[in-house]
Amino acid sequence: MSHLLRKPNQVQQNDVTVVHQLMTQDTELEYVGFKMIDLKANGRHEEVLIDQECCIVALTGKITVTEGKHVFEGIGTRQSVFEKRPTDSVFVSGGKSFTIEAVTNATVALCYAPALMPLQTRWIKAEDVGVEHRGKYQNKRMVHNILPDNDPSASSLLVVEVYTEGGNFSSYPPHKHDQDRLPDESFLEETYYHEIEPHAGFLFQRVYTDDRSLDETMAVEHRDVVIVPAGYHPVGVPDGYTSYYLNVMAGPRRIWKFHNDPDHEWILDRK
Ligand SMILES: O=C(O)C[C@@H](O)[C@H](O)C(=O)CO
Repeated sequence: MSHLLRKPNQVQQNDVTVVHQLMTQDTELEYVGFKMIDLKANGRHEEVLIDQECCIVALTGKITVTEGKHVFEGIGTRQSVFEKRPTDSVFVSGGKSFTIEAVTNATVALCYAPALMPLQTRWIKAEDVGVEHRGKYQNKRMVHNILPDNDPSASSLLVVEVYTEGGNFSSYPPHKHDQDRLPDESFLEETYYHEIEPHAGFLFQRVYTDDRSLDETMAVEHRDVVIVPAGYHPVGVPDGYTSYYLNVMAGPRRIWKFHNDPDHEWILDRK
């Protein structure tokens, strides 16, 4: 199995199951950290942030998030990500602590990147999440911009959700962001947390560089994570299945400036 593909774990402690724990010490990434936790109703998870900022995404179910005097009660908007509506998130800056209490059974993503400055804790309301439809033909996808680069709430973290219907490709034509050479390209590491409906499905994700020193094509299943330290990273979804993924990106500069693979960029110009 590729070292970039991580299967879900089931490390359970009381009412909290850690499905993924991919902090920088667990991967080859320097900037991006990611955890996925399942909580039973009334389950509680707490964390102290030191030099990292965190975006807490209420993936499914309802949770209460507390940071100091800030209490965001019963947030979260969906039972399944495949309801395809935006959800609530909370951004917490470095040097702060937070607790998550599950009001109902819930799944929560914790997205981390280096905290470069102290910032306000912020509830990113579902209604404020920008919904974007990208692409044409078999390259259509829907994007929820939870923490895009034009939102100054975070110092280095970027978070986005993407839906791709069966028979379509996303993160396509293949693009990369692995060179710090702005204004043409930014360096951003990335993680992909995947869900697939129906859950028995699979999809394909390739991660490759121009010189093919990195070239991995993975069969990805429900709840797998793919780590993208560098390179192009397209996703193809088989007919009959719907793909959801949550991307976390971070690097030295908080700008998403990608570079398309010149061999495949022509698909954008079709009439
Ligand atoms: O537009 C898409 O297909 C989604 C991708 O841009 C995805 O968020 C990504 O690859 C970010 O670099």
